[in-house]
Amino acid sequence: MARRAASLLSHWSSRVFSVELDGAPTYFAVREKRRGEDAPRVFDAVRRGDRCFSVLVWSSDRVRSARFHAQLKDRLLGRLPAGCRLSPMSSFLPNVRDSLIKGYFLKADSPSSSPTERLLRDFSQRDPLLVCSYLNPDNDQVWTQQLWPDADRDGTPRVLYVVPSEAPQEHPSTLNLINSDVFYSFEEAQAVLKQCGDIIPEAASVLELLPSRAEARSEPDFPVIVVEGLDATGKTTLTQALRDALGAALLPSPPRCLSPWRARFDQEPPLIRRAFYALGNYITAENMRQEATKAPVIVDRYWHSTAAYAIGTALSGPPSSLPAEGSEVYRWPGDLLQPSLVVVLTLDGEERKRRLRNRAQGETEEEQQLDHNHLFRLRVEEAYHRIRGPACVTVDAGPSADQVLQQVLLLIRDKCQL
Ligand SMILES: Nc1ncnc2c1ncn2[C@@H]1O[C@H](COP(=O)(O)OP(=O)(O)OP(=O)(O)O)[C@@H](O)[C@H]1O
Ligand SMILES: Nc1ccn([C@H]2C[C@H](O)[C@@H](COP(=O)(O)O)O2)c(=O)n1
Repeated sequence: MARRAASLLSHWSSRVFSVELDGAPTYFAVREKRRGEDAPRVFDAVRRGDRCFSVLVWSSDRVRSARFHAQLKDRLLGRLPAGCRLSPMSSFLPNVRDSLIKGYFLKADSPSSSPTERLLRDFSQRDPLLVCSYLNPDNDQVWTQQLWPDADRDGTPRVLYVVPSEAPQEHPSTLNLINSDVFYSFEEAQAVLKQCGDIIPEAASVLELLPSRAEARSEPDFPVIVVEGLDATGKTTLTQALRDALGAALLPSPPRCLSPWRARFDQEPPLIRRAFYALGNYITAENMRQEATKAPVIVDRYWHSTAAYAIGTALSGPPSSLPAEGSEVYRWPGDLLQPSLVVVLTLDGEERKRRLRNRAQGETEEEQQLDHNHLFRLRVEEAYHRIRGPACVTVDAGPSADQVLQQVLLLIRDKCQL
């Protein structure tokens, strides 16, 4: 832990910081002030006289970091004085994988900054947090950053100038996607659940259900067809109709054996929740293999869902903020059975909402987010289309249920010779 902290601090002035002030990211870096130089203005959205702080979560224990970050906002809001405003913040080394650390930027009105400072000093001594204070000593929007309790050898606090930085080409969260949000092997996902064992007792029950190891192995005897799409696009309707039309086996995903634990893992931060869903796919793969010895297999969601929802949630902004097409983020895990065909149902947003209203079932938190956050829906859909190995075939789910079924049956006959 001490070694990682030292390396974090030694690269401090190579880091870029991002703060979402008034909904838009402001990027800045820190460095020594050069003689005679006028430092530029950085935080236009911060009022004169505001005192600011940043709290960034860091720990060499990634499960602890993830859980602590998930609780941090409520912990801060519960104890900070009224009038203190919180904005999401992160810091990263450009182009360095796994270098992203996350936290919050706090604006405190000057008169109330002392209680905030006391509280943050207390937090920084007990918790895995790096706290910085920001001052505009000349009161002209020229900002300095002081990292607590970082100081020179003689004990003088190290004060750095805050300078604007260019926006990175890819969303900074992309740096930490691999094996934190999206898992590309059974071992990587399993390792997260093993690490959770002492804090989430249910993890042991999930680990017991897993196959002893995973490998993609040979093609199944009968075709395996996966149906994907956002909620209410008609997956359940289509998969049931395909089962009846083809005399196929129908597998849900995550698999039924994980149902008792799903709600528990849905409460966890992305690292743990996504590892749970990734492992579900390996159980589904075993079930596919067994069923496909007897008949065709239809699967309601699989790897495309796991990866696309994870990517769409981890990033923000329009689909253009996603990693570029062809990025390694969209690759298929080498040890996961590939289906013969993946169909993605797409539906006009208004029609999807109408179907959701008609169905009027309880929505999961992620489904509510899809409804309220148009950009999130676009990111998930775009990620579906970028995933490779097998790529998905898009089918318009707008026509009647029977027309959609007929179209997919044609596809299956064409691609799977069934
Ligand atoms: N082609 C269609 N035309 C009109 N309505 C449809 C069509 N397909 C499904 N529906 C209706 O839309 C609603 C959502 O369909 P369904 O439950 O099959 O979607 P889903 O993708 O499985 O949703 P979820 O992922 O949330 O479980 C249901 O009320 C269903 O009867
Ligand atoms: N193989 C799977 C199946 C589901 N998920 C996740 C993605 C969404 O968060 C949610 C949608 O499931 P539904 O509401 O349709 O049951 O489950 C996944 O990651 N991987």
